[in-house]
Amino acid sequence: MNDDHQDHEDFSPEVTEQLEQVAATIGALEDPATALPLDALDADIEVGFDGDKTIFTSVTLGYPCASQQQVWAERVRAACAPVLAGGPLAGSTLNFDLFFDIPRTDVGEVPEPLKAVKHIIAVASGKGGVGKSTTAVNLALALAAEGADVGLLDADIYGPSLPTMLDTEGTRPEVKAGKFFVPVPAQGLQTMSLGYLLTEDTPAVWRGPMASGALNQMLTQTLWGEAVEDGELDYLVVDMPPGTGDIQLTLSQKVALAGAVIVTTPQDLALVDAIKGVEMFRKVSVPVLGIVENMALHTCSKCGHQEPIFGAGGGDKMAADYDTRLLGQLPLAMSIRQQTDGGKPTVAAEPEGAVAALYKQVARAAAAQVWLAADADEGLPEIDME
Ligand SMILES: Nc1ncnc2c1ncn2[C@@H]1O[C@H](COP(=O)(O)OP(=O)(O)OP(=O)(O)O)[C@@H](O)[C@H]1O
Repeated sequence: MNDDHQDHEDFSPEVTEQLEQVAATIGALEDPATALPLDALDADIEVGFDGDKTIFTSVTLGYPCASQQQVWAERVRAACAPVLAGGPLAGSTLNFDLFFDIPRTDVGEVPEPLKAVKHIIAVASGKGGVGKSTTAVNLALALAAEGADVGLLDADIYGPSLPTMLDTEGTRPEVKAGKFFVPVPAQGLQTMSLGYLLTEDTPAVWRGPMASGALNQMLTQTLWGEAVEDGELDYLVVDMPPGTGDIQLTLSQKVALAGAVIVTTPQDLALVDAIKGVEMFRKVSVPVLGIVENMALHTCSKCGHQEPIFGAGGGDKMAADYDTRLLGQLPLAMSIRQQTDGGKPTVAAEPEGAVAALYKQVARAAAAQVWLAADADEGLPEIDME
C-alpha cells in the first residue's frame, strides 16, 4: 500500500487500519482476464487519503485495459462499501483509477528492428479457413483499442489477406537505408504484409524456402517502432500461415515469441488440427496463451436465436484437456465477414458493439497471459494457476 497524499503516520491508527482494509479488499478482487486475485498477480495497488473526505485508490495491471475503468471502479466501490460503512472513514468519497503498464520481457539477442517490439504474439490455426486472419486483425485492433501500441505482420505468405482486411491494397512500404521497411500505418496499427511487396507478376515465385526467407525479412527488417511515439510497440501480432509445417516451426524457433493464440472452430476436425498447433508450440517452448473458438454460435439475423451449429463445448473441453484456456468465443456472424472482408474489421467498424467487446475480452485475456508468462521465473515459460 502506498499513499500519495500523506504518510500513514499522520493518520490515527483507526484510519490507517481502515485504509489497509481497503487495500486488502481491492487485493482480494479477482482480475477477470486471468481469474486470479490481484494479490496473486504483479499488480500495483495504491491507496491514499487526503486527510479529509476523499480516499484515492488505483490498480495498475500489466495488460492493456482502457475499456475497463468504469467496470473496475464499480467493482472496487461495491467491494469497499462494507469496509467503509462505519469507522472514521465512513462517508468518504472513494476515487478509483485503473492504469496499465506493459512490462518488457528480456528475450536475449534479437535482430535490431525487433528490439522495438516488447512482445510478439503468434495467431495460428491447425487448418485453413477457420478465421485465423479475421481473429488476428481484430485481436490487433482490440489490443490497440485497449490502449496498446500494436503492429500486425501478415505472415500468411500463400494468401496475404491483410491489405484487403485493412483496405491498404496497392500500398507499398517506404524503404529506408536500402534495406529496412517502414511499416504501413492502417487503422491505428503498424502493418506489414507480403501483399505490399508482391506485384501481379510475382506470386508464383514465392514458395517454400523463398517464402520463408521473405517472411523472415519482413519480420526482422521492418522498423517496427518507427512511427510510434516512444519508438516501441507493445505487441506485434503475427498472422501465421495456416497449418503446422516447417514455416510455422521455423518462425516459432527463430523469434522469441511471447506466446501463441490458437484459433479453431468447434468442428471435431478443426479441433484435432488445433491440438496439433498446441503441440507444435509446446515442442518449441512457446507458451500457448489460449484458444479462440471462432464461429461458435450462429445468431439468426431474423429472430436473434443462437445455435451452436458446429457443436458446443469443443474449445472448452480441448482447453481443459490440453492444460490451456479458452480465451473467448466469437459468433458466426454475417457482420464479421462483411466488415472484415470489406476493409474495416468489426473492432474498427463497430468499436462499441457486442462483437468488438468479445474481441477486446480475448485481447485482454491473451495479453494478461503474456504478462503472467513474462512474470514467471526464468526456465518456466508458462505458469498455469487455474
Ligand atoms: N466469426 C465469423 N463469422 C462469419 N464469418 C467469418 C468469421 N470469421 C471469419 N469469417 C469469414 O471466413 C472466411 C475465412 O476467414 P479467414 O480468412 O480469417 O480464415 P483463415 O483461417 O485465416 O483462412 P486461411 O487459412 O485460408 O488464411 C472469411 O471470409 C472471413 O470473413
